[in-house]
Amino acid sequence: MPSLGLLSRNSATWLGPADWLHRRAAQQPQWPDPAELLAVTEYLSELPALTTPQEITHLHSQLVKVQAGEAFLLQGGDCAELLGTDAVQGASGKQRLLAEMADRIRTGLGLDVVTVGRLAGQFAKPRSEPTEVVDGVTLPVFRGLMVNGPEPVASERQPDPYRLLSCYYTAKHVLQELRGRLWTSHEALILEYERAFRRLDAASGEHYLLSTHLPWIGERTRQIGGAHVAFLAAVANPLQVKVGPNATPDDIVELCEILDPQRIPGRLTLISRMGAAAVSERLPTIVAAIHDRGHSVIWICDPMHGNTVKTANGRKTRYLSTVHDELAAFFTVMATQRQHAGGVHLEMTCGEVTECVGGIGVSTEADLEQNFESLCDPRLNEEQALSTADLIAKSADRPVPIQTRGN
Ligand SMILES: O=C[C@H](O)[C@H](O)COP(=O)(O)O
Ligand SMILES: C=C(OP(=O)(O)O)C(=O)O
Ligand SMILES: [Mn+2]
Repeated sequence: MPSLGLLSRNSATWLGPADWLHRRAAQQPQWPDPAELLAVTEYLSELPALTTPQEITHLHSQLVKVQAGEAFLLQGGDCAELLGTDAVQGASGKQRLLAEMADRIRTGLGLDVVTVGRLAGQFAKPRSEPTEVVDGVTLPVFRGLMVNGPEPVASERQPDPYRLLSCYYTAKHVLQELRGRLWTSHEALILEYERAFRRLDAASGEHYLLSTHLPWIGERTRQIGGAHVAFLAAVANPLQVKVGPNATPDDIVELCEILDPQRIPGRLTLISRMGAAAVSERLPTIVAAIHDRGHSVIWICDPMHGNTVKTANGRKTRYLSTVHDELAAFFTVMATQRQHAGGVHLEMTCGEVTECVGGIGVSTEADLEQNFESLCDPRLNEEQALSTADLIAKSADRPVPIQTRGN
């Protein structure tokens, strides 16, 4: 494993801290009053950060082990987090469930497990459409509690910058509630929030994003010339990018070159979220192209976002069997490409929600009506999440010889 000294980026990135300001940022809310937004973000930028460069460097060292095939990354939590006491009280249950899953995976694979929550910041949602029609009225869509409210009423759907403060205080309390060290991650979507937590670390001379440990760029915001890519290229945190079925090998190679020009071990995780039907066809050429261009990344699988379907009632759901099919196909692709299947990224929660079909008590779409609580996408419940951990424990690869350039 390289020493931590080798992880320094020496600020030699292609993109500087201000470059993102000149680029188009997809999926941003139409804030009604720019002066109000500025007042809130200036206030946030004076508040204590949520994570530290030391913690982030420690996580980075764990991700180096994942990339080397010595560990497995387990990442999971809500699609869209709640605010206030609901979020704080729910956090330890999710931590307990992730720990139980990690135990099963560790035992099954004989590998260390690095556990990361979608927690303490997963408050904003990119959406497929900007508006929706409810009872004949066209409304802005719900974009997560960082932006607006889920109730289908015009006043609730108006973006409100004061929500950024509620998110910060919720994240702070969630972090206090979590016992042990559970790393945090979220989609770095709302750039006005994130910029308030991009702080210069005097010790290293690097900028870190201190709203989380492990930020990711979503499928809808990974445009090569876009603001999200430029913003994250200029921070020293390890980064993740979602890779959907329409991504081309050239797109993803270019993203690797922008986000990890120095090819730093552990810096970049690519999250394949192709869908069970597409993964075997679409993923191999991307994996091969990245390898051929001399990039080495962590590959993990999000078997949720490519497998969302709508029920006759208009609910979004996912079938556990399809989720498991995508995972199995991902492991096969990785083995065929002689790459480490580095981890999974799941939408899940503890308790008895009925949001995905499959397993005990949710055998049909009609069963979804019993306890569908998600603010956005359907999550695995506790039993479904544990059965997914069992599948991983049985069917992911044992450490394979990692293909290095020139093999
Ligand atoms: O969580 C992911 C996205 O925000 C979500 O899947 C988008 O859902 P939509 O297609 O209903 O907008
Ligand atoms: C928005 C998400 O995913 P994707 O960007 O892959 O659609 C998500 O993880 O909630
Ligand atoms: Mn989601």
